[in-house]
Amino acid sequence: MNKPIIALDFSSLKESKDFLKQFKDESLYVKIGMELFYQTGPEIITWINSQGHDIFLDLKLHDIPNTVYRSMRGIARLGVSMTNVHAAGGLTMMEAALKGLREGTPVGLAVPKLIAVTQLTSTTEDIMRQEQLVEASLIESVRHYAKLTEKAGLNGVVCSAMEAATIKENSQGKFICVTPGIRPNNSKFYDQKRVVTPQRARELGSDFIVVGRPITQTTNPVTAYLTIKDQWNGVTH
Ligand SMILES: O=c1ccn([C@@H]2O[C@H](COP(=O)(O)O)[C@@H](O)[C@H]2O)c(=O)[nH]1
Repeated sequence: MNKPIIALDFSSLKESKDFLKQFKDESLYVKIGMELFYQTGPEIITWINSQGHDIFLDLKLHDIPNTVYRSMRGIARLGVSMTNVHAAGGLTMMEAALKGLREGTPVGLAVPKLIAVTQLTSTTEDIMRQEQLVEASLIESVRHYAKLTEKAGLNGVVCSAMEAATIKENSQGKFICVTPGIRPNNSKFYDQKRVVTPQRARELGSDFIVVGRPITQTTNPVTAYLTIKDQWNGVTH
């Protein structure tokens, strides 16, 4: 069964450990983002690796190519399965990120998957027009960033599942779509705008779904996780 990636949006090692303890022996795929990483540093990664879970390190690097290259050389040593940059950083920056990741990965370890954020799932076309002064439609922008990401040789993109089908149609080989903004029916959107249910994300061709608050902010996170996992895999009871 495919595992939803759980966004561990906590602010300490203790909170993360307490949360993960509830899952007992379940092998998980978790996402460590800025909130947690900036407060715990690499210690959180060492601990989660020791528990046997997969890690998506979601730091969304966006800087000049040399800085991103050197940062990725460091990230490569941490032992994560996937990490990312912003496609808006440009082709040269993405190529530099990939080079850093490849050069920094210790011999014997697999190079982590590298993906690029297209347009955040909290962004709408109105926001793009008014705040970024982007005249292209949202879908054109996402498709363009996906093409640029593919040209740079990365493994795929972060997008809404709404855009997964068109990205798949316009890319070659195994180009993956990692999709946050997942909301089961009747769950709160919070700040997300381009949301899709787990079932629909599967139908639209998403390769990985990322789910945070619909799991972490419920009274029974394990039940919420297992329900979303079933929905994502098309399992009906
Ligand atoms: O476009 C993006 C890129 C990253 N995220 C991250 O995914 C999770 C989603 O959490 P929810 O609580 O399910 O909304 C969060 O860590 C974001 O930083 C995203 O939402 N959209």
